[in-house]
Amino acid sequence: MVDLSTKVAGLSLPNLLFNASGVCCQTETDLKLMIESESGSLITKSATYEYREGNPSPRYLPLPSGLGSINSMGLPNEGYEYYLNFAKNYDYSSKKPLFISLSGLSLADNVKMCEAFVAAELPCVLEVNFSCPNVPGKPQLGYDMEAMESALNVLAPLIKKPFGVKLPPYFDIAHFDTAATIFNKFDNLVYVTCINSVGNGLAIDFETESALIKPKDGFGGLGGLMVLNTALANVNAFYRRLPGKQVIGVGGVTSGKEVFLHVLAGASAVQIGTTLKEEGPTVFARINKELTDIMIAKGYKSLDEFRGKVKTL
Ligand SMILES: O=C1NC(=O)NC(C(=O)O)N1
Repeated sequence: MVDLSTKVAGLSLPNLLFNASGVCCQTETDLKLMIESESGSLITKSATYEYREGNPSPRYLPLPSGLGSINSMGLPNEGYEYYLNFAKNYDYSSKKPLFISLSGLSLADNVKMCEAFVAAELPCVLEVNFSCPNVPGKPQLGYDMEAMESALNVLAPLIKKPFGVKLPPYFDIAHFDTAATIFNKFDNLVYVTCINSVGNGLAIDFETESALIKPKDGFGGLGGLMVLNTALANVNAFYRRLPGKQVIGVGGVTSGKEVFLHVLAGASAVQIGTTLKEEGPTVFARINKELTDIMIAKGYKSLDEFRGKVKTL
């Protein structure tokens, strides 16, 4: 029998799969679908302090190439109190831990939201999103190392409990080194989620000669199979550099094969974005089965047996 269970932030997940924040998680209806699915956990849409409509549509599209998606949602969400209420009413006796994503438009907003969640003393895990690329005029904190460290100097002590951060993709070894040095300063920063979308891509339609999405002249975050190898690199880079912490891998998962590769790279859990958006929550049952079959074929009984064991030449 194959065991797909795992642990993140000290919590047990019955299996390693869940949604990428932003997909199937903005409303209670969405989140109920996640609860009823074969996922091992669920995470809410990144919350801002106030309700946000987000950017004008079309703002998400699967790419004609079939290799991924582009999105410039602009943090549409119900406002943090909606997710705080959801977290207060969540059934923590269920097998699925609850993760809450926070993406304040300012440090002050992140402080206010974290204070409210800490005061509520709930078993959910907070994840601070440093990497939304789609709010016009808002650079990603994850690409400003000093600002990210300053924010963590405020938020980590405030949150007290184990928490995580959602990171943009990095493309330079020096950036992996600098970012990891920062994260290793915070004992209760117990995991990182890599990667958020590859920011500010541009999809152009050959026939119409037009950008595919409306916001930001068509610039949006890239996801799906095309970002798999960048995602694996970020997962492995931080797996190597953050001893004692976990990495949640996200990016490029279309089947059990990419989940297997994420775990080989070092992932403790794996999220699904574009493929969940396109296929729906039945994707978790399909991919758990595919991963099980791969592990049986390769003779692995648990994820621990091969996590982080990617070979080098
Ligand atoms: O962090 C985010 N990453 C994305 O790719 N898109 C969403 C968004 O635009 O709301 N946020």
